[in-house]
Amino acid sequence: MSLLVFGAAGQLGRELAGMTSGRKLPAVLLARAEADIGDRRAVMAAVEKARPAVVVNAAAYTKVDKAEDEPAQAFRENRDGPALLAEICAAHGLPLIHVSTDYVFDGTKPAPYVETDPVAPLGVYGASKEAGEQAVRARLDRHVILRTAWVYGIHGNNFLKTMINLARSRESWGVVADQRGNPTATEDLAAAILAVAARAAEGTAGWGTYHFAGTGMATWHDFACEIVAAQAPVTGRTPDVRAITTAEYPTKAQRPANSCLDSGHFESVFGMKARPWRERTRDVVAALLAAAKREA
Ligand SMILES: NC(=O)C1=CN([C@@H]2O[C@H](COP(=O)(O)OP(=O)(O)OC[C@H]3O[C@@H](n4cnc5c(N)ncnc54)[C@H](OP(=O)(O)O)[C@@H]3O)[C@@H](O)[C@H]2O)C=CC1
Ligand SMILES: Cc1cn([C@H]2C[C@H](O)[C@@H](COP(=O)(O)OP(=O)(O)O[C@H]3O[C@@H](C)C(=O)[C@@H](O)[C@H]3O)O2)c(=O)[nH]c1=O
Repeated sequence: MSLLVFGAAGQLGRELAGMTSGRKLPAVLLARAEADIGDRRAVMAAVEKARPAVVVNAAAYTKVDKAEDEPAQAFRENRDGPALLAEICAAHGLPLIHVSTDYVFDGTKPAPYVETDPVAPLGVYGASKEAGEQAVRARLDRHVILRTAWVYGIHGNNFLKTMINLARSRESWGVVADQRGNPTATEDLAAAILAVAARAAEGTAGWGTYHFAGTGMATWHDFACEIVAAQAPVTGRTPDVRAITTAEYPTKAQRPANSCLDSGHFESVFGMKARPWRERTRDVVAALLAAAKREA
C-alpha cells in the first residue's frame, strides 16, 4: 500500500511521516512548498509522479480565531483544496482519506455526537471544514472522512505545548472548564489513518464519514491539569490552573460547549479505538520533556 500525503509539515503530517517510515510503508509526503492543495498542476503532478494506492489530506487551515478575519483563506484551504483533491482522485480512480473536525457541531447536544447528527458550525473554521466535507462527498464516492478533535502530539503547535510553555513561566492562569471534548493524540490518529488506508488500498474500506477521537471526555481545564501534573515531577513546577468560564476567556471565534465525538462506528468497522486521553497525555509530555533534556 503506497500513500501520498498532503500537508506533511503539520502536526499530523509529521506523525504520519514518522509512522510510515517506522513501519517501512512506501509513502510520499509533501509539504505546502512541494504541493499546495489549491494548485491543480502541483496536485496532478504529485499524483502522477507518486502513483499512490491511497491519497491522504492532512493539510488544513487550523487557526480557529484568525479564520474569523481570514475567511477567504480558510475556505480556500479547507473547502477548495479538498474539492480539488477529490476531483483529481476521482479522475485517477484513487481513494481519499480526508480529516475533519468536531467544530462542525454547535455543541448544544448533551451527549457525544454521532456521524448522523446535524452539523451547525459556530465559526468560520468549522464552516470551512464542513464545506470541505461536502465538497469531498460531492466529488468522490471512495472517500473516508475522519472527524477528529483537540489534536496534540510532539510535533507542531497545539494546546498541550501551550500549557507546557505556560507552566514554565506562570504561577497561575485560567482555563475554560465549560467546554468539553476528546483530546486526541496524533499517534492514535495517524494509526487510524493507516488502518483505513490499508483497507482503502484493498478496496474494502467502508466509505463515508466517521468519528475518531481520544477515548474519554475532558474539559480544556481537565486537559490542562493533566498536562501540568505530568510535567511537574520532571520540572518541579506546580502552577495553579484555575477553572474559568468561557465568558471569562473571550475569543474571536465561539467554540462548542460540547464537541465530544462518539467513535463507536469507527471501532465497529475498523476494529480499533484511541487510547485513553490521560495515558496519551502523559506519554506525550514525557516525550517532549525527554527531547528538551537531550537538546539542553
Ligand atoms: N489541530 C487540531 O486540534 C485539530 C485538527 N483537525 C484536523 O486535522 C487535520 C490535521 O491538522 P493538524 O496537523 O493539527 O494541523 P496543522 O495546522 O498542524 O497542519 C496543517 C498543515 O497543512 C498545511 N497547509 C495549509 N494549507 C495548505 C495548502 N493549501 N496546501 C498544502 N498544505 C497546506 C499547513 O501549512 P502552513 O503551516 O504553511 O499553513 C500545515 O503544515 C486538519 O484537517 C485539521 O482540520 C481536526 C480536529 C482538531
Ligand atoms: C491557551 C488557553 C486557551 N483557553 C481556552 C480557549 C479555548 O476555548 C480553549 C482551547 O484553546 P485553543 O484556542 O488553544 O484551541 P482551539 O484552537 O479551539 O482548538 C481547536 O483547534 C481546531 C483546529 C480543531 O479542529 C478543534 O478540534 C480544537 O482542537 O481553551 C483557556 O481557557 N486558557 C488558555 O490559557
